[in-house]
Amino acid sequence: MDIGDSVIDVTGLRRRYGPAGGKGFEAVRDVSFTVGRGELFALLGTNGAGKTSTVELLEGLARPTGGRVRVLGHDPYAERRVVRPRVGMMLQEGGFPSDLTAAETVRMWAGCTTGARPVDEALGLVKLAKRRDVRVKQLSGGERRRLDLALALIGRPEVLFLDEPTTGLDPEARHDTWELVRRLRADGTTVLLTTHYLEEAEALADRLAIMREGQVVVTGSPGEVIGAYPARIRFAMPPGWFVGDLPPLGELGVLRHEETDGRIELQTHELQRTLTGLLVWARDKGLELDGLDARTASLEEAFLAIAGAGAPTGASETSGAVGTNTGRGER
Ligand SMILES: Nc1ncnc2c1ncn2[C@@H]1O[C@H](COP(=O)(O)OP(=O)(O)OP(=O)(O)O)[C@@H](O)[C@H]1O
Repeated sequence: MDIGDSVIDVTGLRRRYGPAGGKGFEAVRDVSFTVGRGELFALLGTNGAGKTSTVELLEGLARPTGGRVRVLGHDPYAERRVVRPRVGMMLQEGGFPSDLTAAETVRMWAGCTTGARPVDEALGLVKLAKRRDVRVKQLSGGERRRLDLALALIGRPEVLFLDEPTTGLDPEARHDTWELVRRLRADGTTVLLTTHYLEEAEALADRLAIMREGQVVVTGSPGEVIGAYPARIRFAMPPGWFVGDLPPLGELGVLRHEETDGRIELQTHELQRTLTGLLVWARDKGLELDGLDARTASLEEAFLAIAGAGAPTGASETSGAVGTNTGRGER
């Protein structure tokens, strides 16, 4: 990506809570990344990793204690009046007046927004048209979340910040939200998403960053991040046969193997080669491999390993593209 195309550009970002002068708690520590125009970037991390603290700096809601943020080429805190009209925000907590109806809430918000969408269009986008005359306090938690999203979209933003947008949504509403986010992205909206749902990041994100203890520890596309972790093949060894009877595991591309109660797990970065070798061997011996299961690593496995411990050894060599704490050079 040409740096000139970046819509969000974060370099060496820091945020400290508490008293000035080095005391207090540093929640964001030297975070750097860029998000290109029309890209969907997901920020992942365990509770307290620093995602919201970072996103609030990008939204211009607080001033960084160090580093630099640019959104659409401007400082979102110092130049809030320039940036704010071009940005949509869905915060973790909406906080609407509870006695207004959904339509009144959107109308009130539209009144503060230049070039606002019509109220019914905004409600239709999030499938709340039929609930337009229901008071906020009578909406379900998931419906309130969708109302939040309608408000974030009211000004047709160029950049959309979504902080855990599908928390509390049922599976159907979650998939509707994914479709909406995909449509917005296809229309050129740049989206920065935080989520605890790893399948959401896997389904939507062009690139993602995983934060741990205030730092970005890995960035890359979902495929690149997952690709740094081995695929697994599991099966039951037929009675009377042993691991030593398999073809040499190194020749099959197996990195590691484990045996528990007769069940074998092979780990490999070359799933097709390993699986082919195994199946050809079984066919030649006339064996059936009970419970055969082969799968690539999931984002969840990668996340648990990274968020809990650290990036995989040699992650960047393995995929050639996963950056470990790479900062702005990652693309
Ligand atoms: N106003 C505050 N004052 C002091 N510490 C804070 C404040 N807000 C957040 N923190 C601390 O900063 C750290 C990062 O919090 P943050 O909310 O950014 O994490 P997060 O990754 O968004 O977590 P979650 O997934 O739970 O929303 C946490 O340790 C939190 O306790």
